[in-house]
Amino acid sequence: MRWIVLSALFVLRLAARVDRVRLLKAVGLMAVGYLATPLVAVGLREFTNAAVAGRVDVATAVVCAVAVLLVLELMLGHFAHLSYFEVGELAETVLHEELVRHVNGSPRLERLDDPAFADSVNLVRQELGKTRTAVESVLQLGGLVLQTGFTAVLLVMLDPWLALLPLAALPSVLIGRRAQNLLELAKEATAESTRRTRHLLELATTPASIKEIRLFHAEPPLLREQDTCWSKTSAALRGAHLRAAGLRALGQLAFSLAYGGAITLVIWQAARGRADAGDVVLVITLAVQVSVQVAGASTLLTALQGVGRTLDRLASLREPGESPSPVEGGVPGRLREGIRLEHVSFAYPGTDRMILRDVCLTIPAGGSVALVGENGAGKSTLVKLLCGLYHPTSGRILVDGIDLRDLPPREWQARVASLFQDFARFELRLGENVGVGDLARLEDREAISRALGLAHADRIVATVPGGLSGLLGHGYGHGVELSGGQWQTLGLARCLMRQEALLLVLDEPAAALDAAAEHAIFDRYAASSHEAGHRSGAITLFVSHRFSTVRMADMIIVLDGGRVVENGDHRTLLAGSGLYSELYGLQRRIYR
Ligand SMILES: Nc1ncnc2c1ncn2[C@@H]1O[C@H](COP(=O)(O)OP(=O)(O)OP(=O)(O)O)[C@@H](O)[C@H]1O
Repeated sequence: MRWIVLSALFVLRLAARVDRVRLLKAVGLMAVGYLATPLVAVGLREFTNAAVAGRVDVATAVVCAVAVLLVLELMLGHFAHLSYFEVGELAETVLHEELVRHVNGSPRLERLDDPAFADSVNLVRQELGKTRTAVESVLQLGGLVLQTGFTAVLLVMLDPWLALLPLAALPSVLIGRRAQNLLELAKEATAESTRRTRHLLELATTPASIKEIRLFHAEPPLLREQDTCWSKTSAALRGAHLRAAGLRALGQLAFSLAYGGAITLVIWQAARGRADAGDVVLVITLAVQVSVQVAGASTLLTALQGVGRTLDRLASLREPGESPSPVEGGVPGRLREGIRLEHVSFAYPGTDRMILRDVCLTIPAGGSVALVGENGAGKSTLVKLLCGLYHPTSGRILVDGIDLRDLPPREWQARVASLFQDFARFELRLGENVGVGDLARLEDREAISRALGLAHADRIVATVPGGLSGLLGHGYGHGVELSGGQWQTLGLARCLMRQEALLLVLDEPAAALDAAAEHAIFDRYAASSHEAGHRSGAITLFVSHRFSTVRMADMIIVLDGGRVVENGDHRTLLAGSGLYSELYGLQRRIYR
């Protein structure tokens, strides 16, 4: 119960924060509306007594008053709805923002690799929509408490024993909570298979995967797998729903017995002349109202319990907070020495397979470095470590002699310009798509055009109606869909927005481009990175499988099974008989 009260207080505080005036208006309207309901019962008692006594004028006046009360009850409810609905929408938006902040709370990616974290994010995403009605539930619950209190006073005035009637509702409320707990536990237990079911559904319905599914005729096995997953999930949920329904029926039975007892008591008193016909009508009406109030309260408490859990899960996603950086001055304005890796080994969180093993390297300031190696050698992983997205499992990465762990992570990442293989496709306006690379210049059309020029993306701008203001993507609206290579070129322009970067990372940025486009991009990129290298000692790091590109680097690092097996410039490595010259020879023969 404490939990529900805390959730209700949280929701009220949130609602007051987003729109205090609308909230107060809704509270006032609902309070008057809810008090009107027991007054209707009092009116019916007066009407019955007046009718029995043959006082038509009084009976008529009372009936009119009852009619006004009923209209008031309905109308005030509608007007209150207008106020709390909007407050609920605003509150939900705030919670969505909170979810986004929590998921992106850490500058690193460790938590995103944790399946329990992924399950919690999924459950919160699924349930957050229901918090929109949380404001309504809290206000209605408050109204019901007010109404039940007033009803109890009226019942006590008739017979103190009748005060027990609202109390008889408690078992059903408590049992209802237990039933809800059962359902929540079942949802948690099935979170993983629910996530898998959704993933399979997404695979079978999103354009990115649908082509392969059609061509491989993969629909039947996907459907079978989805069916198996869903059967498992729904069997567990169905069992929990059945048990919850049984418990709730027990609670309702307890209240029904008390209800029958109250009516019997007042009829018995009327038979002994201690109550009149109006009192019997009053109790029957109030008892019906109490039953409606209890059912309503139980539903609202159940809803609030669910909201409470979602809010709790949301709070659990909050990042515990970064420890303050002990290094004063933070990230250097320009690199003087460069980046050194000392015995760096790394395994992804939750796994014990070492992806990088005892990597020792020195990358001098102002240099360009290419990472080479077969698929799965650990190139992207090394890049992610250098970007500060993960910390090494053992060993150190030093930036001008300072351990990357000791640098403020967001400050370091603000000085990294990166384009990954799995680059983002922001379905925004073209200018925004590039501008997000440097948020301070999101609206700076001149800077955006310059970055687009450097990335050779002017032709893309010309094909999008509206140019920089044109909408991209088919996901929503009527944006222009781009080819894979065009999206990637925009990603490159986004990366080139960062002029103050100390580390420029291109992780196979040209995978979706043709060889000529790749060469042109690297030529331009090399020129701009040379300039950055002179200006700020920036290091350019790129991952590529194309040796025509790789050979342009000052230093080439060859990774094999997570270890650095060779390292030097193109000429030196080619002269040796190691993996580099072997791979280079292989590619030359293929392209000859
Ligand atoms: N988030 C992750 N969790 C666990 N293992 C991962 C994760 N990301 C990558 N790996 C594993 O790390 C290994 C190295 O992957 P990485 O992406 O670094 O290789 P790569 O050299 O860049 O390969 P490619 O040339 O194919 O891009 C792979 O075996 C992969 O399974």
